[in-house]
Amino acid sequence: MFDNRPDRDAEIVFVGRSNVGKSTLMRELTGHKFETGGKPGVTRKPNHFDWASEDFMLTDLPGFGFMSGVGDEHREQIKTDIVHYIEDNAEKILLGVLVVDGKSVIDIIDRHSGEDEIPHDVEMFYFLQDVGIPVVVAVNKMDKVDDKDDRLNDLCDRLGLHPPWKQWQDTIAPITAKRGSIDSLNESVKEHLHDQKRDDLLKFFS
Ligand SMILES: Nc1nc2c(ncn2[C@@H]2O[C@H](COP(=O)(O)OP(=O)(O)OP(=O)(O)O)[C@@H](O)[C@H]2O)c(=O)[nH]1
Ligand SMILES: [Mg+2]
Repeated sequence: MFDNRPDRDAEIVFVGRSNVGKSTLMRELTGHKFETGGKPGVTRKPNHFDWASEDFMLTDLPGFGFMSGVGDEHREQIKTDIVHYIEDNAEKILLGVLVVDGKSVIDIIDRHSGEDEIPHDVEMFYFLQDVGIPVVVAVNKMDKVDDKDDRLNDLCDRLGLHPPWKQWQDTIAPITAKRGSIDSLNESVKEHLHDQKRDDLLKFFS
């Protein structure tokens, strides 16, 4: 269980496979240095970045999927803990940011698509919406992607969103967190906060 959650009424969570750049993105958004790394499985407990006076926080959740040095059973447990965390706090979570690696996400989804298998990323995309949380997909590491439009159209297709991706700019936000190129994500987040009448929080995403 994750048991270090500060008691805040409004929250944005960052979820995604290990090593996609969630903690790097949190660093860019907050200016705070979270531990990041070359090996999957760096973050094992949620990192909460908290604005107590605003009753608001950002939460960087541990990654799911392959983690270096973590056995199957423990890996399943971490995913279960993530799902429970989201379910338990769904009322307070204004937005879920699903972070994916733009370079590898299509291959990984396709490799895990089968009759009785739903890829983690696709599952998480639907799960968040099922519990009433709007989702923005932050497609990270775009610095490594050459065929940007094709790649993003394919991703829309895999998520059940009709291409072209440009129709989905509130949902699909291509970024390069490592270089601080995150404007498209800031815009999508602000759009969602505005829709939820939380204009008081826009200032954190300029
Ligand atoms: N090329 C490139 N690399 C990136 C980018 N963002 C992050 N990385 C690198 O990806 C690796 C993983 O980044 P993290 O931020 O630790 O990833 P994470 O999703 O928090 O990983 P876990 O905590 O293991 O779940 C690091 O080596 C980062 O420097 C990016 O935009 N482009
Ligand atoms: Mg991390």
